[in-house]
Amino acid sequence: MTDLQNKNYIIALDQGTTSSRAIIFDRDANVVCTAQREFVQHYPQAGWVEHDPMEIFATQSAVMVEALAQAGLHHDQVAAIGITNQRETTVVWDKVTGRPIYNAIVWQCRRSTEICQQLKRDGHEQYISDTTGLVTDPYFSGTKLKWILDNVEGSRERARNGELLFGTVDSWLIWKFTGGKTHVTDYTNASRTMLFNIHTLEWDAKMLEILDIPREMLPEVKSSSEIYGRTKSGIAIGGIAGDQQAALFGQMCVEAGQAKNTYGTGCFLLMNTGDKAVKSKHGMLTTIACGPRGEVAYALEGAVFNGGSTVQWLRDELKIINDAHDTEYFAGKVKDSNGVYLVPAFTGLGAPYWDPYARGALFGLTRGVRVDHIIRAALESIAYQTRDVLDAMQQDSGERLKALRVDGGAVANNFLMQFQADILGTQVERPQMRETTALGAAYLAGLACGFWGSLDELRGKAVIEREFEPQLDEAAKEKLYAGWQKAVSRTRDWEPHESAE
Ligand SMILES: Nc1ncnc2c1ncn2[C@@H]1O[C@H](COP(=O)(O)OP(=O)(O)O)[C@@H](O)[C@H]1O
Ligand SMILES: O=P(O)(O)OC[C@H](O)CO
Repeated sequence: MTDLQNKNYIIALDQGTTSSRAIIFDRDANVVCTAQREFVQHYPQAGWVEHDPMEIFATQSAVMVEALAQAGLHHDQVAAIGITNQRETTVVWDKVTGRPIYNAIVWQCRRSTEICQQLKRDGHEQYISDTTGLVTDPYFSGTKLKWILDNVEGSRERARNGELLFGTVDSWLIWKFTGGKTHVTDYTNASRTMLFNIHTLEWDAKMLEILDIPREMLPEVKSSSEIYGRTKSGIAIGGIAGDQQAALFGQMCVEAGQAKNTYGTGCFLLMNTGDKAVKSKHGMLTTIACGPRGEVAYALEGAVFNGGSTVQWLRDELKIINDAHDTEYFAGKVKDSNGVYLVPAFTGLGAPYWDPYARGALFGLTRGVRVDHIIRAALESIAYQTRDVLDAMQQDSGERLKALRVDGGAVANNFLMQFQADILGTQVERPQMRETTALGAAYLAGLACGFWGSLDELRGKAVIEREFEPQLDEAAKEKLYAGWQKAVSRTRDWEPHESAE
């Protein structure tokens, strides 16, 4: 512990879908400094999404150096690093050269849809659900990894010979930061691979056999809060969690029944279910979360694939806004969406529909529709999708949430938050501390090295900045939502495919 005397900071590395961030926290869990870099999204075919793993690492190391420099700190003053990451995204690299053998296949990518259909035709759906807690959807790492091994010549053989390693982004970063010494992941990330038995907490031999994945290439699975290794500059790496589980922890939803929704690239609603792995009857996933000291707990999760990414699409592809923040202004210029619904099923639909064949659409276009209405419909779509998920989650848990705790980049948007409260008919609570994902990773790392003794020390930090009260009357709310459901039903099953039935 004496080693900690002059170490008054924790760095959280938040490797998200659109950017890499480094956030430095002090002993009171206040943000001292933040650095962030966006990186390139690759869309090589319709429905495919890739990242360059070297760019992920380069941006992540650059922001760490940048944040330390901005804060005027030396790495000796850092007690530990906590890593949190976009989940499911799959990297395979050469153990000797340290070079990836293929781009990272991103969680949103649909290229392994046919592999999933085959899994269903072969009757594995129930086993996958019982063992891994997941639905048979291309979202998860297992079928992405199979795709790489099937399509990069000689790779399966090389993996069998121990020449290649697989990892989600946490594993890749830790392997790089430790100079190739440490090949690990944590339970939360492992639970998103479709290769991990969430009950026995081991890689599942039958899933590895079904997907023909050599065990030799898999990382060792560890708890979310312990010292895994050190960076080349000597900083201890002490926390790992998938970003949604980190946000749940950062919001201190560590007891059964506590829930949060994160609005980033996608939207992810997680409810802690304590030591019970609850099986959903309404399209939720069963996944591993972090208990009060980072130990294994379970959660129900509703994953929406396109949330903030819908706003990015307005900015980068349609080019009708310059900045995500502008959407609040444009949406507020009109009194409603003029009957327009945008269903952003760009990469199929996640929870509760799980339809990889759905594709995006705009409905209700008339001559009076202007860009402002479309921008408003884009924001509304984020709130409608959250309602889809919250309704399903409440049916599973049998409980109605008194208030929804939110976080993530898009919660800065007051229009979105108010519309969310309106369409749910539930209060929305926005915390003062928006960096809850990074905070969760920092807590995990701080607990591992004794920087913080327990979460109790930090509970007082969770301050609500603003509450959004529902203002829409019941009939208006349900009329709007019925329009959304009709729009969604028309995007379903759009891409042609062979039925798995
Ligand atoms: N003011 C805003 N209004 C709506 N969306 C926003 C706003 N600010 C950011 N976003 C969206 O939020 C996302 C970024 O949030 P973040 O939590 O950093 O995501 P990620 O971790 O997935 O990279 C982007 O998709 C962006 O379009
Ligand atoms: O990068 P985010 O915040 O959109 O999160 C991505 C999720 O982890 C995907 O499951």
